[in-house]
Amino acid sequence: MTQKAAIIGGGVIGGGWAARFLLNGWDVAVFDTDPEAQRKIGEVIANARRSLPALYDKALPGEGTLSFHDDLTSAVANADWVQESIPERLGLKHKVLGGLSELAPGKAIIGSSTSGFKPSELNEKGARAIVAHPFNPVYLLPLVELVGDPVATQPAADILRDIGMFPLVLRKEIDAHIADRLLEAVWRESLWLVKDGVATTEEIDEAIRMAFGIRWAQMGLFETYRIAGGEAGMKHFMAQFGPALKWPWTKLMDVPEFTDELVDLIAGQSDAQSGHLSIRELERLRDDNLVGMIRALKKTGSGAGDVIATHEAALEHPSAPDLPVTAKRQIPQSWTDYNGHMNEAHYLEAAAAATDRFMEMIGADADYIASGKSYFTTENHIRYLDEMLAGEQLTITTQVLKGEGKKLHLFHMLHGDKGTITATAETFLLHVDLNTRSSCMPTDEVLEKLTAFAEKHAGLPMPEGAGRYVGQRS
Ligand SMILES: NC(=O)C1=CN([C@@H]2O[C@H](COP(=O)(O)OP(=O)(O)OC[C@H]3O[C@@H](n4cnc5c(N)ncnc54)[C@H](O)[C@@H]3O)[C@@H](O)[C@H]2O)C=CC1
Ligand SMILES: C[N+](C)(C)CC(=O)CC(=O)[O-]
Repeated sequence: MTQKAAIIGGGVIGGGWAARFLLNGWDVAVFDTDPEAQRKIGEVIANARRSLPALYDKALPGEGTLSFHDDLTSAVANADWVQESIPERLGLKHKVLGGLSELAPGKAIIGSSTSGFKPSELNEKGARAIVAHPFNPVYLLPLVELVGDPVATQPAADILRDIGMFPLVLRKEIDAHIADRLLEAVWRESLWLVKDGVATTEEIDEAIRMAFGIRWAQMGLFETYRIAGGEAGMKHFMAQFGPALKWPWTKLMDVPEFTDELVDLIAGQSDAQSGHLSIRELERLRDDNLVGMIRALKKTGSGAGDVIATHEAALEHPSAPDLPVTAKRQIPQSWTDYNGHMNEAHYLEAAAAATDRFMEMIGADADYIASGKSYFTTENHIRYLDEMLAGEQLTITTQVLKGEGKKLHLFHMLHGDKGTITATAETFLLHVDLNTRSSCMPTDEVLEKLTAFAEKHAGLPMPEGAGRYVGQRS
């Protein structure tokens, strides 16, 4: 049965949560006091649709249903997860979380997006909430800090993994949890640097994005500093840089007062730096960059990329009656080119992924490859029959034209949203021994599965376009 999330407060963070649940197949009910909430959430979801599926090489579950409600009661009815994302004011959180604790079904997790309040503070008027602190954009970044009663945080962690997130359950409650303590330190120090005229907002951003910002995404702080200690590792690093902690390298104990002058200085510099782009344009730029970085991390199984790889492995592969479905995914924005449609190179990328999937289906999977055997492609022929656009669903079915001994001859058919064939990719592969790098017979198990496909497909008509060569007259 479809699960339901109730989103209470649909601003920057609530909108992100709504998109995260919705695009993972959950029904989402929103309650927000702002009459503009529906429009704002619609825009956040539109950004999520063009970026989240681009992290995956498989289709996410079909989208759930989005509804908007005028009262809390109908919003939380039958909910499995209720997420509060209203402004960071303790009195308001008490009022709303108290109401939610009375109205929500007993089975529902009640999470608060609070950036800094502890569960003991949130619940001091009788609510039963846990902290489920996400990061912006919630639909792309996996981390959620979970704080509170383990009876609720453990099942919450399982649900978050199911929607592709990374729950970090805190050992103990503390103001601002873990990540915001770190972020606040950098934020406070940066405010001083601007106030003291040492740097502009742009120079501080350059200092972050040209160096340690990229480093942190893949190895965090401690692993990075371990390497910085050279062969002697962390101990040498601490010996070398430990004394600097006592030098005046930080002004962290002190916060600059937010005078009008300081606010105008920072806001003015920020406008000069980025005011030529709207917030939605900046969000799309940020999302495209995050997708590229997370996809790169996925290749090496690092950080957030590993979370996506694990989630993707658990997503179901669809099936079709006659031919195996070897790929089903959404066309990401990053696959389109200056002509406004999917670029030719990505047809081969999609077909190559379909070949990989077919290899898995006959048992030539990661373990098989690790044992020293695989297939090498020796020839490809792609026909581009129709345009494919960003956001369209791409489904690939694969027919075995020959599966005999060392030879594997596949015909991939790429289908678009309309169900028609938008491209075909004919590919020929040879089975190889990865140690000798020369062709060899597959194992009996692989051969048996391949033969079963080949015999079944032998009864099908030859697909239109099979065996064509470049320049051939139709
Ligand atoms: N903006 C950020 O970067 C992050 C914020 N958070 C936390 O998420 C929570 C929400 O923050 P934002 O989304 O940034 O704020 P926001 O101001 O963008 O959104 C708050 C939303 O709550 C609605 N609202 C206000 N009172 C309400 C009520 N009584 N019932 C229902 N809706 C109500 C507002 O209309 C608004 O749409 C805060 O606790 C914040 O600390 C957590 C992670 C990051
Ligand atoms: C600024 N902030 C404290 C609201 C930030 C967060 O809570 C997390 C984030 O997304 O940076």
